Amino acid sequence: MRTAYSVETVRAAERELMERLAPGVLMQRAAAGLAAACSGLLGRTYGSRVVLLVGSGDNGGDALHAGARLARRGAGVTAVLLSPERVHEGGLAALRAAGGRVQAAPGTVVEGAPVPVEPVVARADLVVDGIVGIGGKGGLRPSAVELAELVERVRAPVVSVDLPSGVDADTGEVPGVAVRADATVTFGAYKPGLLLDPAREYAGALRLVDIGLGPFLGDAPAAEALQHADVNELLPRPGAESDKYRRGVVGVVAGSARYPGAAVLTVSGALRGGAGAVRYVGPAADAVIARHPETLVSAGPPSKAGRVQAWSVGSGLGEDRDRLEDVLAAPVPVLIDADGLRLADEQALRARTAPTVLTPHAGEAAALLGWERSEVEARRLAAVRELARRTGATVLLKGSTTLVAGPGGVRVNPTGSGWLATAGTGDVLSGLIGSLLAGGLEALEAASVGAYVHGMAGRLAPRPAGASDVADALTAAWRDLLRDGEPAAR
Ligand SMILES: NC(=O)C1=CN([C@@H]2O[C@H](COP(=O)(O)OP(=O)(O)OC[C@H]3O[C@@H](n4cnc5c(N)ncnc54)[C@H](O)[C@@H]3O)[C@@H](O)[C@H]2O)[C@@H](O)CC1
Ligand SMILES: [K+]
Repeated sequence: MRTAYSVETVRAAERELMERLAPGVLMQRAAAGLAAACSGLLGRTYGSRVVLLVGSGDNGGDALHAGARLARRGAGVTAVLLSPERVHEGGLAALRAAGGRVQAAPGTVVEGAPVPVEPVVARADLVVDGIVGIGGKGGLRPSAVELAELVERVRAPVVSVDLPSGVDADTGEVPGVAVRADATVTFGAYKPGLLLDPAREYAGALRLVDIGLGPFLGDAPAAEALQHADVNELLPRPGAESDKYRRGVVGVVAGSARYPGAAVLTVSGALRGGAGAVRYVGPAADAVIARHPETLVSAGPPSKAGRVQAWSVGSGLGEDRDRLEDVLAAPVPVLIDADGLRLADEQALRARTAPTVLTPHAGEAAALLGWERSEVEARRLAAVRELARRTGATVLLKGSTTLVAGPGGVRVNPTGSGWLATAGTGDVLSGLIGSLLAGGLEALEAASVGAYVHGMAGRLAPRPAGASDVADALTAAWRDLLRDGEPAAR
């Protein structure tokens, strides 16, 4: 699990830890990890040219101390200071003592005549972005923007210190110009912005340096991203005593005379979610049976359809409010997607006692919240949290980085793929998550495991993929995920 903590939590943990350490130790730990990562990217440190972009706070201090370490190993290190009158003194002294050069950012003078910075940056083998870290507020200031823009033109790899300068550490919002890094070396804990769009794209490959904060971070992470091993552990595995009811029966209420395909796709996702049986209730039974003969089908109200341990309702439902309301009255977990999100009323959602999962895309979330769609897209974390708060449900907000928020926390899905942005893949996802709910996973786990497996299927499906290909590729995704954890065949 990649676990991200808010700036406030990280700051508090740093204070606690610093009280127990000699002065400067924490920054040295950070700088050592940063220097090691830089050496790794350079391949050969001796004789390489490293440029440090140094802001006025401790983020710049990290860069200077790491630069001093690289200079001692034979790198030619130049620090470009954003504001020479405000710079981390200890870091600057360390760099000078190690033989590093110091230069001023455009428009300022450090010592002697001003030297143009651009050619120095252009010749670098590695650029280290220490302009601003978790102390950054709002978009970069104009002088910092100028420095960040220099980075846009360099061909050398760029390493951001703690965070790409210009992104919001807590929300992942990018209010203006920000540094686009090839790698980000972050200290103590991931920050939510490193996992969230749009900032995630600026961060490149992530590396976490342990500086000893762990014991002081508490147990309230701001966001978590599942990794392969977590999903492997959570996926249901039938045991020797399993029967279809123990594995779970998932009910699907989806599709209509107009959209029979939505029923087929939702069922195809549900069949690949590990449940013991899929029960379809609605007007597209013939289409469903033609494609998936193993489905149990019935007409009439869902509440009369026989045993169901979780429902997936809404994809292609049209205006069938009666079936939706019947499902919402059931005392079992319910996933609501697409038309179901449009038809469900907030009162009915809040009245539910069993878990509810909502799976809107940005447009549907905007309609539910009464926000502009563009606002949801720019503030995805705020949007998903607010919707979860208002509805009391677990909310999965679809996107290139799908987010899940609910009473159990916030999850960020790391397996997203642009190939999933095609008609019908949401139907597959709604069936898949319904199936995981029927199998007994809690709402947050079912939604985030579903998003993870679905994302993997999007990557494994033949390209360009249609939703049916993605549904088919779910099998391969499961195989990859279970490989390490399946007991050996006897
Ligand atoms: N506090 C600690 O114990 C540790 C901190 N570390 C580093 O310290 C960083 C935090 O240091 P600081 O609190 O000094 O904060 P930063 O260095 O992140 O930023 C603060 C500085 O940036 C300026 N600034 C703020 N907003 C700006 C903007 N929008 N545009 C341009 N400049 C802006 C401020 O005037 C201030 O001088 C972390 O990100 C990390 O890199 C690490 O050394 C690990 C230990
Ligand atoms: K930075």
